[in-house]
This record gives sequence, C-alpha cells and structure tokens, in this order.
Amino acid sequence: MSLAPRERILVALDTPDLDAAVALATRLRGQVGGYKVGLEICSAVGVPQIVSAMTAVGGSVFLDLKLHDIPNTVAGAVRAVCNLGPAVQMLTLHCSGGSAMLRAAVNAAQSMPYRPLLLGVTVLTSLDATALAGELRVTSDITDYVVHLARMAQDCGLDGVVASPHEVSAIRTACPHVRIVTPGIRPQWAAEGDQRRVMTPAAALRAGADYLVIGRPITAPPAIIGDPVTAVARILAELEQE
Ligand SMILES: O=c1ccn([C@@H]2O[C@H](COP(=O)(O)O)[C@@H](O)[C@H]2O)c(=O)[nH]1
Repeated sequence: MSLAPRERILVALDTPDLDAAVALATRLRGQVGGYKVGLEICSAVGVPQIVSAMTAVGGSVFLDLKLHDIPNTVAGAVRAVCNLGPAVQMLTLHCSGGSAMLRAAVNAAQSMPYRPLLLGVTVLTSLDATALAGELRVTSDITDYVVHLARMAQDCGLDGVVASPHEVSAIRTACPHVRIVTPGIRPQWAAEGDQRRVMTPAAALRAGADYLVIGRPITAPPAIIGDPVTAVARILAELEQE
C-alpha cells in the first residue's frame, strides 16, 4: 500500500466534547490521514453525530467501537454502522468474541450496499504478559496469541487487525494480506501512560504497520513539544529521517 507517512497517521480524538474534537480535527486537516473516534466521544455525543461532524471536517473516520457481544447483536450493530455510509472507513470488533461473532459481522457487512473495513482487535496494547497470564489466564506467548487471533480474523473474512507494534512483523509473515493498524505509538518524547506494548512511530512503520493510531502524544503533547500541530510536524520529521 503506497501511502505517504502523514496518510498513515490516525489521530485518536479521545474527548467527550464534540466541539473540541471538531476543532482539533480541523486544525490537523491535511496533516494526518484521518481520525479515530472511540468509546469516549461516541458515548458522549452519539455515533451518528460524531460521524457526521467528522464528515463535515473532511477526514476519514476510524470508528473504534470494539464490538464484543453475541453474533446476532454484533451483526445488528455492524448493519447500523454500514447505514452511516462511506464516511466510516474502518470499524473494530474484538477477536475474542470468537469466530461465530466475527463471521456474523462479516456476513452482515456483506449484505449492505456499503461496508467499512472490519478490523479485529487482538490483544489490547495496555496489557502486558503479566496481566495476560496472571489476570486473564492466557498463558501463550503474547506474539503467538496475537498471531493466532489475526489468523482467525483473516479466516473469518475480516480485512485487518489492531495489534501492538511488537507483533506487526509476526502478523505480516503469518497473514501477508491483512491490514495492520497499531496503537501503542509513543515517540521518545511522549509518556507511556497506560500503554504497555509501545514503539516509536518510525519503528512501527519499519515493522510493517499500515496505520498508526496516535492519541495523547498529539492531543496532549508534553510542554517541550507544545501543541498538537507541532507534535504532528515533529512526528512527520522523525519519519522522514528514516
Ligand atoms: O489495543 C488497543 C486498541 C485501541 N487503542 C486505542 O488507541 C488509542 C491510543 O491512544 P493513545 O492516547 O495514543 O494511547 C486510544 O483511543 C485507544 O482506545 C489502544 O490504545 N490499544
């Protein structure tokens, strides 16, 4: 996929405030590839409202709803998102919902005149091996488990997966054609916060990620960087040095 580095950046608009989201998206228009809207803004203002606001700004929308429910319910939610039209380019659902849920989502999307790309969330980037094994009792190696979920997503007909940059090259080898979207992106100057499996933007692209989801390093950059526009410019400069 031949995209310029800036087109690979999706800014996570994690805020409950529609006006703030629109203002930031407008400031960054043309400098990034699109916007990720997720549980916070969708819970605060509603999915159709934020999608229509982002359409007005002109950005592509990555709708990160992380659907995770029984197949019938997820299929209905997928149809509802498809009805929002081409403004929504990507939609997420949790691979851990299982293959019946993933196939129901794919079948629902295929029955609609328009469908966004469906992406399966593998293992959240905020989890490390200790949490996965100790709390969730997943004792496989994280990379093996993520690749297993990516294969399942691919076999069920999903278009891509969400995974940490640490697993990107293993997914590329196992599933060469799936799109890979990576959160857990941290420039060296940004705080890790609640993320655990992180990498710099340049290292994530080098590993083979198609898209980088970047939130707080851009929306709330440290004082040494200043503001979101400068943060994006700095990230792009770092990518160009590659
Ligand atoms: O495994 C996942 C899946 C989704 N996310 C989302 O990405 C952004 C990351 O924001 P940062 O501020 O850059 O940490 C956020 O909206 C998450 O909901 C993720 O981080 N990890």
